[in-house]
Amino acid sequence: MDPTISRELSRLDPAVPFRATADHLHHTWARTFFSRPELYVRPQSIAEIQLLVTLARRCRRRLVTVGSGHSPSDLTCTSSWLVNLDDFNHLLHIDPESRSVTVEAGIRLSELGTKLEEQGLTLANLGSIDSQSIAGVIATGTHGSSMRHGLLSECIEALSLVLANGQLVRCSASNNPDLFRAALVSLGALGIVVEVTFKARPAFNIAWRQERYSLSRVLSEWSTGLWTSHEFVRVWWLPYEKGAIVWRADQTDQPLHAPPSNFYGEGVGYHIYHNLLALSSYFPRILPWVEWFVFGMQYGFRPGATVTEAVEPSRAGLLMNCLYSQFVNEWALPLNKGPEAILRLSAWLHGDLKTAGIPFSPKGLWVHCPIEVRVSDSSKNANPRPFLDPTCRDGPTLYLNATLYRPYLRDPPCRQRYYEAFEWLMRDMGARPHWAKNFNTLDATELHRLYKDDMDGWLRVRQEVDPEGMFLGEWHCRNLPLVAPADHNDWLPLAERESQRRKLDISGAGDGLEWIGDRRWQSESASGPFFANGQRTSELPSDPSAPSPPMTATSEESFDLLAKGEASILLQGA
Ligand SMILES: Cc1cc2nc3c(=O)[nH]c(=O)nc-3n(C[C@H](O)[C@H](O)[C@H](O)COP(=O)(O)OP(=O)(O)OC[C@H]3O[C@@H](n4cnc5c(N)ncnc54)[C@H](O)[C@@H]3O)c2cc1C
Ligand SMILES: O=C1O[C@H](CO)C(O)=C1O
Repeated sequence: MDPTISRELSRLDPAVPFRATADHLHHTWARTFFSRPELYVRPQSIAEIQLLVTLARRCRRRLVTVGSGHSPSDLTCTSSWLVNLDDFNHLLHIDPESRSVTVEAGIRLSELGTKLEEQGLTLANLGSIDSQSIAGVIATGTHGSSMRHGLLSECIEALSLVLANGQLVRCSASNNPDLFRAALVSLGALGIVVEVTFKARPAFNIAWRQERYSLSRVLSEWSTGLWTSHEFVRVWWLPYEKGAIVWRADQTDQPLHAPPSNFYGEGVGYHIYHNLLALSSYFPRILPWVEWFVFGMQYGFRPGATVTEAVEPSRAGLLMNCLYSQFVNEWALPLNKGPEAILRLSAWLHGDLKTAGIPFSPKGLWVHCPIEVRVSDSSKNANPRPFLDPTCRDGPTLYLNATLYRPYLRDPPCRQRYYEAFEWLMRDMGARPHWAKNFNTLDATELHRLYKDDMDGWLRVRQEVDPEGMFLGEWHCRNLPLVAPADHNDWLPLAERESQRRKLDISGAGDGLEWIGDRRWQSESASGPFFANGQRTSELPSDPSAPSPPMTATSEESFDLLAKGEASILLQGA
């Protein structure tokens, strides 16, 4: 146990618990990345979160907040302190008239759904799953598929954050609007979001219908009702079959009825597809046949042959089974460019380089199915847009998501070349990547070019609220143009850089990588006092508005647990 932590904690309020464990192994849902934080902290109150931030600042540690870890990139990896708000997840207030709801930010969408349902309310829109935390969904610009909705965060009315100086701030369209726009897609880089206020919708059921289309029908109806005939529409493109599964849903008053049970799809089909995907890692050329067989068995072998329908509560019916571990590479582009994007990618996958216009060879490359095709439209939303909203400002947005499964957690052989070509096409079409996903070929300069003034606006707010980079890591340094201001010679002293990434040799890790940070505080503490911007930390002007917990002594006993590296909860003074 680093004595600095014991010392600094002993100066903070012993009545406020610091719930930290020392041997947590973090991994993303897809087990694409693992990391071993020095401390894993699960606060239960705002006072605990403020104490944690103050302690981290004094100990010169980076803080990463993780929700449910569903972002598949290294965004949530750290060797420093990982904060999780799963125990800070209560519903705080509902105004029945305005349907304005305030929750603690760690609540998962599934728990929130249950609690809202008891009050006759629900979320207006959902993505494919509801396992994420509400703060995580907001932070990366999570979306569903509907022309009548934008990002899931468009229902957000206000957010409260604990900033790097320990201060609790609230922001909304009218109060601190720039902070609000920055916090709506924060990438975890502004502070810890602690409370979320949003507008709920009266609970509703949806009647959904799913059927197989030919790709040519999808494209011919693209601008004549494919996306507008129903409130919710999503398309799974089967690239080798030149077909698609079209799923559409509308609010309904019809009585509930479950989808027909499907022995193949719910049980057997799941395992068959998994094993065929695993086999395809050795024999990739079977993938067109796998697509034909698996999707034929599930959705019928011919367009229109099988139609599946159901009526379900929206909070269940909008979700889908995402199957297995996966890489996801999703980009947002103007909806009217969709047919061109799909035809070019389709041509490339079928070896027609002239039509594709993509300067990479698809020879010997076979990919997984489906490619998700979804939409959103933020252009009519009255709320301020997040600075880092990837959707189109002036019209509807198409999302194309190139999913690659990782059967039994093993990386598929085609990933690098497929994603290189896919990302090249997306960039050629002026698309912007979904922040949470596995994009790889863009750098900070290009992302800046894609966001221009909005990126500058976000960077300015970020720099104001976290000048030392307490909430920044390698992912941010790689993807955001975090340029040191001219008057700073030692900028971002707390930002954590990656020092190594390596294969993890433990069972259950598959091809997942262990991400290791620079642990720069070790060399800093070894060499004595901490420096930031050329000043001793102890000489830094303290923030007068920060409600620093009072300095008091604490029980040294608690630290012994950490020193031994035990997975114990520290209840300081509790
Ligand atoms: C199976 C699956 C299905 C998915 N479906 C969709 C979909 O349909 N549509 C879509 O757009 N995306 C989808 N995603 C992506 C997912 O919605 C995002 O990755 C989302 O950010 C995950 O939320 P989380 O709670 O797991 O956050 P994490 O992945 O844990 O964190 C994401 C970001 O949020 C930050 N963060 C989390 N909590 C806080 C907080 N309290 N304060 C400040 N920052 C915080 C983290 O620091 C990090 O930067 C899917 C992902 C998976 C794995
Ligand atoms: O990231 C995502 O994963 C699923 C696809 O399996 C989905 O819809 C995302 O978005």
